[in-house]
Amino acid sequence: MTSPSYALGLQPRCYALVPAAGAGARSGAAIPKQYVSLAGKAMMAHTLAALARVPQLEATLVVLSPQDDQFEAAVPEFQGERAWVARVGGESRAASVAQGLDELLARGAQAHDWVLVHDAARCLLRPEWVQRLIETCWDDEVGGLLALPVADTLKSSAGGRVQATVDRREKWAAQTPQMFRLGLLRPALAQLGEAITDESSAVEALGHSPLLVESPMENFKVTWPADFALAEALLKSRG
Ligand SMILES: Nc1ccn([C@@H]2O[C@H](COP(=O)(O)OP(=O)(O)OP(=O)(O)O)[C@@H](O)[C@H]2O)c(=O)n1
Ligand SMILES: C[C@](O)(CO)[C@H](O)COP(=O)(O)O
Repeated sequence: MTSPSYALGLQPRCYALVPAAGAGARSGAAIPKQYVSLAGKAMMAHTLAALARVPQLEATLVVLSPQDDQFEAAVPEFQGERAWVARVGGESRAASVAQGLDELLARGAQAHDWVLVHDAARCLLRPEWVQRLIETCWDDEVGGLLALPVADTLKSSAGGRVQATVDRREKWAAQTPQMFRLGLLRPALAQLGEAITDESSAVEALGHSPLLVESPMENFKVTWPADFALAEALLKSRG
C-alpha cells in the first residue's frame, strides 16, 4: 500500500474511534445498550474484541459519557498500550466523535492519519471486514465506509401511509466503520455540527464522494429491543 504521505516518508497510522456515549433509548434496555450482556459479555466487549484483532490499528479510542461508571468493570480486558479511553462524549453521536478526534490529536495523532469510526452498538463486527475497508481506502484521496446495498423495495411515507415508492437502485444502507483522514474529518464535522448521523455525510457535504465497501447485513446496529436476541444468537453461533 502506498500513499502520498508514505512517499514523503510519513507513513500514516490507523486509529479506531468507538463512540459509546449513547443512552440507547430506542433499545428499551434499563441500562445503556452497549453494556447489555450478550453471550456472556457486555455488547461493547464484542465490538472491542473484534477491533483488537485488526493488526493495522495503532490504537482504539473508546469515547464514553463523562458520567460513565461502568466501562472498566464491564470490559476489564480492554487494557494495554493500544486501548485508550476518554470520558468526553457529547449530547449527540456527532459531538462524541468530534470530541474523540480532538482526543486523538492530543494523544499524538496527525492530520494525515486515518480514523475508523465504529459504533459500539455494531457488535457483530468481524476483523476481516475492517481489514477490507482499510485495504480498499488506503490509497484513496477521500476514504470510505462499509455499507449494504438495499435489498427491499423502499417506500416514503406520510401519516403512516405510503406516499411513494422510492427507486432503490444505487441505494446503500450506511454501516460502520467509516474511514477518513483526521485532517479531513475534523473540519467536516465542525462545519456540519450535530445534524449529521454519520461521518460520511459530513465529508460528502464538503463535495467528496466516499468509497462504498460492501459489507453483510450481519454488521447491523443493535437499535431496537428485538435486536438483542438476534445479536446474541449470531454471537453464540460463532462459538
Ligand atoms: N451522544 C451520543 C449518542 C450516541 N453515541 C454512540 O453512537 C453509536 C450509534 O448510536 P445509536 O445506535 O443511535 O446509539 P444511542 O444514541 O445510544 O441510541 P438511541 O438513539 O436509541 O438513544 C452508539 O455506539 C452510541 O453509544 C455516542 O457516542 N454519543
Ligand atoms: C453511523 C450509523 O450507524 C450509520 O448507519 C448511523 O447513522 C447512526 O445513526 P444513529 O441514529 O445514531 O443510530
